[in-house]
Amino acid sequence: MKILVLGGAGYIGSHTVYELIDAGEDVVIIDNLETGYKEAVHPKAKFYQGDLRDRAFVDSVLDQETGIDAVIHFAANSLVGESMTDPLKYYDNNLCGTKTMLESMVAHGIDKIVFSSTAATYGEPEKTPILETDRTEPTNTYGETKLSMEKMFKWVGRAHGLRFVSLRYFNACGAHKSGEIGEAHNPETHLIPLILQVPNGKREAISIFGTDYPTKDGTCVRDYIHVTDLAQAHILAVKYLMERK
Ligand SMILES: O=c1ccn([C@@H]2O[C@H](COP(=O)(O)OP(=O)(O)O[C@H]3O[C@H](CO)[C@H](O)[C@H](O)[C@H]3O)[C@@H](O)[C@H]2O)c(=O)[nH]1
Repeated sequence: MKILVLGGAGYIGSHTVYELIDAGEDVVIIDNLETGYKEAVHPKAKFYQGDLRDRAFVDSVLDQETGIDAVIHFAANSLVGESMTDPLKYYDNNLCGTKTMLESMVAHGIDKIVFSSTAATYGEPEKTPILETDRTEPTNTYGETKLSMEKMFKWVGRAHGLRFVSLRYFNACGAHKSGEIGEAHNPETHLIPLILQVPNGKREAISIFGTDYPTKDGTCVRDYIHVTDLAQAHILAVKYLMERK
């Protein structure tokens, strides 16, 4: 397969590229390196640096890279807190980037996309575990933009035959077994990299937030999935789209 990975230099994207290449697939990456890292790009992937909101750039990549079977979309801003203080940044990057990308995909006859969505599309769960049929009522701009992106896929699917899978996962963690790539954000806000800064001597201590969770001291509860498991889930979703017409 030939797979275009949007955001393939980011945390989950770069791990997915590693899994795809290990499985012998051809990989093309688009990433603007706003939050991704050039060093996280697998040396065997074809890399194009640019922004999804730039239609001429996206068209030029798709003109050159013929034969793309499917797209995996990780290219988005993803900080919940920032999305509340700067909502329009999230509308602009997450929604406008996806809109331009979809225009170009439709024009180039690419009809499959696997989407890195989020559990934040559900908002406050009424019960756990959350079922995918549960009500979606995001409580932050980040989750709202991801839900809107899903809806774009749905309506573009009705009009132009696009087929998609959205994976609404919660927190990812871990690093590639080779140690070549891992998780890093700048500034770092994510819990696990922050914890690791303590034994690495980069930080004195960290605080675990939360006072009213059902834990001994009320600190927060999160579910985690290993990033390599998540990467493989994206590949299984691509295969599902390839095999089921
Ligand atoms: O110093 C810290 C930093 C974080 N936390 C807590 O640790 C948990 C995890 O926080 P992260 O910042 O690592 O991740 P988030 O849960 O905020 O965000 C993750 O889940 C979101 C969905 O809710 C989005 O998908 C987002 O992209 C993804 O990183 C939270 O309860 C947070 O409050 C601390 O206790 N101390």
